[in-house]
Amino acid sequence: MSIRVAIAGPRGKMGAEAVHTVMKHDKMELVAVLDYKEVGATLADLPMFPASYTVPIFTDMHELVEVTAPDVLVDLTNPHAVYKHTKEALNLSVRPVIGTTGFTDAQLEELSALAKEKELGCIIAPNFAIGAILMMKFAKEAAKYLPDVEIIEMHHDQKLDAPSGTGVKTAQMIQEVRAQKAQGHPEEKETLEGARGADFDGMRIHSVRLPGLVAHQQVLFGGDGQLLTIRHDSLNRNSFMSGVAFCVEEVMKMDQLVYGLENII
Ligand SMILES: NC(=O)c1ccc[n+]([C@@H]2O[C@H](COP(=O)([O-])OP(=O)(O)OC[C@H]3O[C@@H](n4cnc5c(N)ncnc54)[C@H](O)[C@@H]3O)[C@@H](O)[C@H]2O)c1
Ligand SMILES: O=C(O)C1=N[C@H](C(=O)O)CCC1
Repeated sequence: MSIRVAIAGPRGKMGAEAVHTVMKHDKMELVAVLDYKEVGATLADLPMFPASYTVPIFTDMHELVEVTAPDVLVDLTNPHAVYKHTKEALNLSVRPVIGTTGFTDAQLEELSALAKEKELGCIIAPNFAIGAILMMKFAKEAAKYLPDVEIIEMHHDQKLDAPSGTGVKTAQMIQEVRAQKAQGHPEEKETLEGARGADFDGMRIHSVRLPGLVAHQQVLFGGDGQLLTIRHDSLNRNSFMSGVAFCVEEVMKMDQLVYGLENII
């Protein structure tokens, strides 16, 4: 039996890629997409998709679920819409697979409690690329031995949230193994605000935004007379798609929320 999938944000850079991924997948059926405005009756009405993509477009999640009964909602929208979508999906007994970044800690906690109460799988994945997951895992391991660390995340200039979800997740994973520590000189002063980047538990996260970039991150470790750099580059959005497909299959087997693919690979 196919997994019935709906995608929120189908006209976006990630959403459009995910539409093709699900349409091509032999164990999945794309039953609906969710947009925030009327853009056509089906994806076939949009010049960016082939005429064979007769997947209905909805602007209301309740109607989408009532008419098309998806098993899974993949959300690739923006930080303003994603929390509401995730909550609505869980309340309608649809399992969310969330690639959108920008959740607050309080939102993650609330959604985790809701998924538990509903006994529904929910995956919130700040990064779907296997290389990025490995970069985070390796960084966590390295931080046990080299606790002085700075994160430089680099993304395209259309990104809305900073720091990136991956940058924050990396810092959270390192925090699990590193004693709190303020880095740099105890008396250092910024003569230009922001020069030292964002402060996460004493670790600094620097966000670079440039046209031409896709999604890249370096985790830099410094020790006595030595430096270690762990770097990952996503060069296109196809790099995320095997992770999206993996999550759609995995979330069907789960009964709670998981934040980060490193917990299920
Ligand atoms: N987890 C990952 O591996 C990963 C990878 C890339 C991007 N992302 C994240 O995915 C999100 C989307 O990235 P993108 O580059 O595709 O952005 P994008 O701006 O290209 O696309 C976002 C799309 O969402 C749509 N949208 C906005 N509000 C909506 C709503 N209320 N309902 C339905 N659709 C709505 C917009 O119309 C747009 O088409 C971002 O949060 C980004 O950080 C995650
Ligand atoms: O393009 C984006 O936006 C990306 N966002 C994610 C993040 O915030 O970590 C993952 C990579 C791409």
